[in-house]
Amino acid sequence: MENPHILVIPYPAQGHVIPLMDLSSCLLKHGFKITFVTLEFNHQNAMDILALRGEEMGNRVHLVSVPDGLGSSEERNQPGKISEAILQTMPRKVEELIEEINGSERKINCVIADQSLGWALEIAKKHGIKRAAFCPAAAALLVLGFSIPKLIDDGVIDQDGTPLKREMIKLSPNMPPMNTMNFVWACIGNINAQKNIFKLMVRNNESIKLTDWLLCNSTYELEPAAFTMAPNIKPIGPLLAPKSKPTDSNCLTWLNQQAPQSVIYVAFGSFTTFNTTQFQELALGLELTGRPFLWVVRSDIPNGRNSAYPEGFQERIGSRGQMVDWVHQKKVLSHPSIACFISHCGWNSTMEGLSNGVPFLCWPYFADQFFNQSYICEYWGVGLGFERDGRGTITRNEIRNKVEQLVGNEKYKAKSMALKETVMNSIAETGGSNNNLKDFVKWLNE
Ligand SMILES: O=c1ccn([C@@H]2O[C@H](COP(=O)(O)OP(=O)(O)O[C@H]3O[C@H](CO)[C@@H](O)[C@H](O)[C@H]3O)[C@@H](O)[C@H]2O)c(=O)[nH]1
Repeated sequence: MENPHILVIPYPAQGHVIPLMDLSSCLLKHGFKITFVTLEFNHQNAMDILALRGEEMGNRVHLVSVPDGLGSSEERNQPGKISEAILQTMPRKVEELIEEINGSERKINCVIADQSLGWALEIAKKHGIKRAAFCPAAAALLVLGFSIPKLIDDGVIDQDGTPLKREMIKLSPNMPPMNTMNFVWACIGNINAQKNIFKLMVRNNESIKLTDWLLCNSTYELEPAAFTMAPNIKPIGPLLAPKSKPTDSNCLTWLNQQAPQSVIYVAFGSFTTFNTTQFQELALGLELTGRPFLWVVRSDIPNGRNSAYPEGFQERIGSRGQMVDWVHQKKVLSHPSIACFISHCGWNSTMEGLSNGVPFLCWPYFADQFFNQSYICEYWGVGLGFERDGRGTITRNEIRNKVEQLVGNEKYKAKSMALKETVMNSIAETGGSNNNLKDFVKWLNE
C-alpha cells in the first residue's frame, strides 16, 4: 500500500503555520505524503517558512494555495476581511481542492486541520476522510473553550461571552487563575469581534467532536491539570524545527561574537503593534540595561516599526544592539549567548523559550497571552512580568529593573533549565509526547 496522503490545513497566520509545518516534518519522516494548504495572501510567507526548514523538506511538502476571493491587496488589508474570507471563501475552495485531489490517484487519507477551522473537519467528515484537529496554543485554552457552557451556567459570562464581573476564576483547583476580563474572546477591545470569536469557539467545540484526535503543541508535565480535565487532548510537543543545514546570517554571526548568556532577545510575534511612546521607552530601556540585545522590529505590520527611534539611539548603541526585521527564532533561542527573552507570550514563543531553557520577561497583549504569562511567572516560575505605569506604558526603568532582577537571579535560569529537561524528555524515545505521536502515526497508517 502507498504511504497515506495527508492534507494539512493551518489557520493562515504565522503562529499557526509554523507548528503545523513542524508537525508535517515529523510526519514526512514516517513516509507520509503531505499537501499543505495556504491562502493566496500568505502563500509566500508559508514558502519562506518552508525554505527555512531546509531543502529536503521544501522538496517534499506540496504547498497549494487557495484563493481568498478578495479583489485587491487594499481590500485584503481592511480589518476583518481576511477573517471573513477564512469563513466564507476558504471552506468552498478547500472542498473543491479535496474533490480535485480525490479525483486523482493520490487520494487524501486524512485531514489535519487547525482546531479553529471546525468547518474543515466537517468537510472531511462529509467526504468520508478521517480527520484530526491540531491546537497550536496551550491545552488550557481548549479547556477554557470546553468550559463555556459551565461559565454561562455559573453566571461568569453571558450568552455572548461578556464577563459579568471582573474576577479571578480557576477552571480547576490546580490551574493558575484566569482574569475574566482576559478571557481570550473578551480582550479584543471590540464587541463585534468578541461575539464572532465566541460564536466560533462554541461552534468549534462541536466540530472537535467529529475528530478522532485532538493534538496539542504542549507537554503533559507543563499542564497536568488541563490534560486531566480533558484527557482527549493529546500533547505532542514541543514541536521542534527540523534540523537543516546551518545557515549563516548576520544575526547569527553577531550572536557568535557575544558572551554566553549575555544577550536580551526581544520579539513580539505576529500582531503586536506599539504607539510611539511605548516604542521609544522600549528602545531606551534596552539601552539602559547596558547589555547586548537582538530586537525583532517588524516592518511588515502597521506600526510594527515606528521609524521614530529616540534621537541618537542608533549611534549610541552602535553594534551592541541589533534591530532586525525577522530571525529564525528557534535558532536564536537555542544560541548559548541568549540570556533572556522579552516576549509577548504567544504560545509558540513560550514553547520555544521553554525548550531552550531561556527565562522570560512577559509583555502580553491579547488573547491567550495573559494566561500564558500566568503559566510562565506563577506556575512554572521561569519569568517575570512587567508593570505598567499610570498611563499604561512599560517604562525604560521598569525594563532595566526587570532585566536585572531576572538575569541577576540564578533561580530563574536554573528553573528554566530544569523545565527544559522535562519538556525535552517528553519528546525523547519513551516520553509522553513521543508516545502520543507514535500512536497517532499508527492510527494514520491503519
Ligand atoms: O522574527 C521572528 C518572530 C517570530 N518567529 C516565529 O513566529 C512564531 C510566532 O508565534 P507565537 O509566539 O505563537 O506568536 P503569534 O504569531 O503572535 O501567535 C498567535 O498564535 C498563537 C498560537 O495560537 C497565540 O498563542 C498568540 O497569542 C497569537 O498571537 C514563532 O514560532 C516564532 O519562532 C520567527 O521565526 N521569527
